[in-house]
Amino acid sequence: MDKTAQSVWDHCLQFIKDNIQPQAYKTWFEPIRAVKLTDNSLSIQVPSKFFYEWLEEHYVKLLKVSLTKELGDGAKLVYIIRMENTYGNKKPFTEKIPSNNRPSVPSQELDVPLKNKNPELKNPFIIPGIRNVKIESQLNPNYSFDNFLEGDSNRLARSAGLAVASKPGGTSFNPLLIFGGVGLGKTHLAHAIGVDIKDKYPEKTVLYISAEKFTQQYIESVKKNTRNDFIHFYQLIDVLIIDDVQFFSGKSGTQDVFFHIFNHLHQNGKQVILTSDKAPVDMQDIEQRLLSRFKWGLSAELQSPDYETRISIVKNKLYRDGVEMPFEIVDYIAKNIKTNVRELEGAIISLIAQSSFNKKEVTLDLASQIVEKFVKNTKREVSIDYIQKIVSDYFQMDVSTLQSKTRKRHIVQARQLAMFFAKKYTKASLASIGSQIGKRDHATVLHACKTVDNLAETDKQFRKYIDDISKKLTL
Ligand SMILES: Nc1ncnc2c1ncn2[C@@H]1O[C@H](COP(=O)(O)OP(=O)(O)OP(=O)(O)O)[C@@H](O)[C@H]1O
Repeated sequence: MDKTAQSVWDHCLQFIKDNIQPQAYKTWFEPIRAVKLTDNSLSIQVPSKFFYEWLEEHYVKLLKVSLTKELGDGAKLVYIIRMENTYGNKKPFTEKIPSNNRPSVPSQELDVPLKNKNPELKNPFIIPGIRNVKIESQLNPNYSFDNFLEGDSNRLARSAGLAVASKPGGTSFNPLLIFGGVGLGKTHLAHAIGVDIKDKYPEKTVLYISAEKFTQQYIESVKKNTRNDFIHFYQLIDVLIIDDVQFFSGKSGTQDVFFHIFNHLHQNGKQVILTSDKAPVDMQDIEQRLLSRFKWGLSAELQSPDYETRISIVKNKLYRDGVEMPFEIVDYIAKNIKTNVRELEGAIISLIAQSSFNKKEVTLDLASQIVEKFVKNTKREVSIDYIQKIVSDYFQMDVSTLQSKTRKRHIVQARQLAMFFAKKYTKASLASIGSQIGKRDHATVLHACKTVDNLAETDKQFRKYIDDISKKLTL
């Protein structure tokens, strides 16, 4: 049989799959499409420039070996990159780059000392009446890379952060969007990048600001008629870090002003770092043009740390506080507090405080009393698998039926309910919910949630399904 691009790529994938971690395979290889095969050259389409850079950096050898196996010694790989969200270009277009031959991107340093051009420029951080042109970075030096412990849950975000810190504005991770659930280290990592940049490039102007404060400053500037000064001030920054951008949701004026600032910084090779408690696809009431810019660079997720990372975090905290604790206690805490690093640290602090103030010995019993307080106060995490099981049991069907492609009404409804509850009770993104419930896309999940909301209001029987299942899930 003649070889096709697809058949060659399928063979390569089989080989690659056997040689890397399943998660890495899913992330970096599943989204690739084989496009063309001419002689010994295979063209593959990758979703972004960042994707191409990552493959070249981490998997070029593996790709080479697998392709040589299929096409012989002279095998060549050509990347076709889908370029989306480019200024003035609504339709995605593609760019071809041969493997191992990255074009050098000339650095775009544009230093416009606006300060000198416009001596009247207002600094929104200045308390009225006090003149001060120095821009304080607002960085917390206690948040560094050294004390941000690495694990599978944060490796991508941490590595991207380090890359950005070594070359602010000079990588394709611009903007770098760090997202994840509560207390997983978004703020810590964002500060760490800023602190590292300040160490390496003291001349660069770095500014950390929460989206909330940015919004307040903006509102203030509108009141005082200094909107242009506000914009100019932010356009002076070399590295702008905005924490919790989901706060911009529904605030169209702030979104508009940020859009202009963002474009200016990005076009001038300045670095933008954003954090959010949601993935861009899950952000609501944020304008499309801004969302597409958020997705432009790299969106890196911080997930809940695995057991080993939790152990390292606890040990590190104890070490920094100069406290020793038997391993069985460390182990107990790490096994029982799983989804939030802030709570993990809180449990340790409570334990140390209880034992030193009340002169109690640190025992497993004391640890379990403290952990119970933390775990009880935390809403129990319900997994998507568990939700699918409960919903299928309720409608007396198998999970595989619920996930199947059938359009039978009662099965579709069960599937939509599972998606609705997954959105309600887990922190998973729409895309991740869709892929776990019958390999659907995020739009299907969004549609399911809306349908369930509508039916809940109009259909009594359906409302009862929701109430019954909710009770079972929160029992
Ligand atoms: N990988 C890690 N190593 C060490 N400490 C960590 C790590 N991740 C988080 N922490 C610590 O956990 C605490 C919470 O982190 P942080 O405030 O950055 O979370 P967040 O994701 O911004 O939370 P929120 O969603 O509430 O804003 C901080 O004290 C931080 O130092």
